[in-house]
Amino acid sequence: MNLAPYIDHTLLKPDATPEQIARLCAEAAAHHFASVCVPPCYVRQAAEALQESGVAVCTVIGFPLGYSLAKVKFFEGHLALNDGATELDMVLNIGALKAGRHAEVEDEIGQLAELCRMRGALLKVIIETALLTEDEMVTACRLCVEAGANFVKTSTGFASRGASVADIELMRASLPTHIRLKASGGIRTREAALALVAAGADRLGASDGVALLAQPATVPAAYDSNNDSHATS
Ligand SMILES: O=C[C@H](O)COP(=O)(O)O
Repeated sequence: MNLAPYIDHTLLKPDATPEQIARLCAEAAAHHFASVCVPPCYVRQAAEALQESGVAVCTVIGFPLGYSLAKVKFFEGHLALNDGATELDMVLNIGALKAGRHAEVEDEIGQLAELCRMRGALLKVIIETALLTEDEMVTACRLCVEAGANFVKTSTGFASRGASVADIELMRASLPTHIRLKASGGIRTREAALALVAAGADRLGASDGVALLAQPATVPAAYDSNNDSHATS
């Protein structure tokens, strides 16, 4: 399977530099990835670098903790779209979700969903599965549907863990088919990527995108007669 069309090639580290963003964009164009996912301050640079490339520009909103004010998230999204982003990955207000303030969560998502709809962009909602119970994950998915999100995304990559197959399976079972899924955070091997896609992921957020493409299929361990132990290739 060609994983390239699934990959949001990502660089969201706090010390990311313009030179690293330029390399990320060059890699994404060369490998025909779905998008680059960059910090808001680099959207304009990425949009200029990827003009006519077919690679989308994605950025993050209220990232990585999700507790910015809803108005701040909306304005952050407005500015990012003006700079050339066509996909927004917002972090929902995790504490409000856990507190049962569902109308508040749905409203902040809905505002950005409407903004994206008007601007022809896509909204992904990061629910941070590492911090949620299964019931909270199901509720978060329901709120994303009611608010009009296009994708539900597992993780920021900044919590205790990233995406799991179990997360994707539960989210897929909790969502109508028109809502797509993005698995992200800690995807380090081709096998892990393939398992997440098989479970229902439509996109993979990964900072190791090139490595995922390059990895050979798993080669069975070969017996090494020299030291009478199984060598791994
Ligand atoms: O999608 C966004 C994630 O931050 C990527 O996580 P990663 O750096 O563990 O691949």
